[in-house]
Amino acid sequence: MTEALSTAQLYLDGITVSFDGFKALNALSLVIEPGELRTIIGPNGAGKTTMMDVITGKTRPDSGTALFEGRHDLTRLDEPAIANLGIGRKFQKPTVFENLTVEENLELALKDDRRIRHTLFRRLDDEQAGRLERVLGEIGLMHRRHDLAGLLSHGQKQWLEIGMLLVHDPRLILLDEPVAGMTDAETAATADLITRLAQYHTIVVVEHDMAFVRSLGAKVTVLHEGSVLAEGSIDAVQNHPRVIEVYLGR
Ligand SMILES: Nc1ncnc2c1ncn2[C@@H]1O[C@H](COP(=O)(O)OP(=O)(O)OP(=O)(O)O)[C@@H](O)[C@H]1O
Repeated sequence: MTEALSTAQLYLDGITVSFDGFKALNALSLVIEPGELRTIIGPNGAGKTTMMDVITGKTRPDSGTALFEGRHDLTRLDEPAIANLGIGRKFQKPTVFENLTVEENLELALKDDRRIRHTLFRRLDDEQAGRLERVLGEIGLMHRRHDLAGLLSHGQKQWLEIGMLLVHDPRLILLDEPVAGMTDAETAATADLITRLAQYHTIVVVEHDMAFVRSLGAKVTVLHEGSVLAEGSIDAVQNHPRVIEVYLGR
């Protein structure tokens, strides 16, 4: 445990969160290694969102350890401080600015303050401009850069939102149900995108879509009643008797 504590990208141990006595997380322990792609599954109410909330500082645990890169105690930092460490989270619903172009959305994200429109007119420096170009290519929206975000398909809006995280060069990316509401083609393209990003990012994906989880080919953690029920390959967890009982067999 001690070595994992110091080398892990993310180290959660014994995390408990109670809401009026109900334990949304119950002694949750999870270790994400640097460069790892991990998928988290679990039935409704298993604690997936609460876990993301603890990692990003939105919810403070009652007890437990949450360390980022072995030295940042996430239980003592607020949301902006945690975002500044390089932990980026994408929520389920896209929140892009529909009346701005794809490129302008990325620019605003780069300039950090999405509330102030006039920041749009401040020029990006060369390094930022290069990063914006690279991200446009990564998310497959180079050809849509001058189009209003409101004209994008649902899947493209999700990719743009992932791009708005990528411009910050995050050290840990949290994706909450990235393919919810997508067409099959968009889901396949998203699996490709995440697999490519995983070559040089640490990524945690929460998802219900099992075919998509399988296509990512990553280690799977199954949450149930606020703690880890099983962990391993998709085949291993799908064949796990307790998982079949509480989740997949329902
Ligand atoms: N602010 C809150 N107050 C009271 N109970 C809460 C609160 N937030 C979450 N819960 C409860 O904690 C449990 C875990 O919720 P959570 O949203 O983390 O689960 P989840 O795995 O993300 O579920 P889903 O797959 O439906 O998104 C649920 O029973 C939920 O009702």
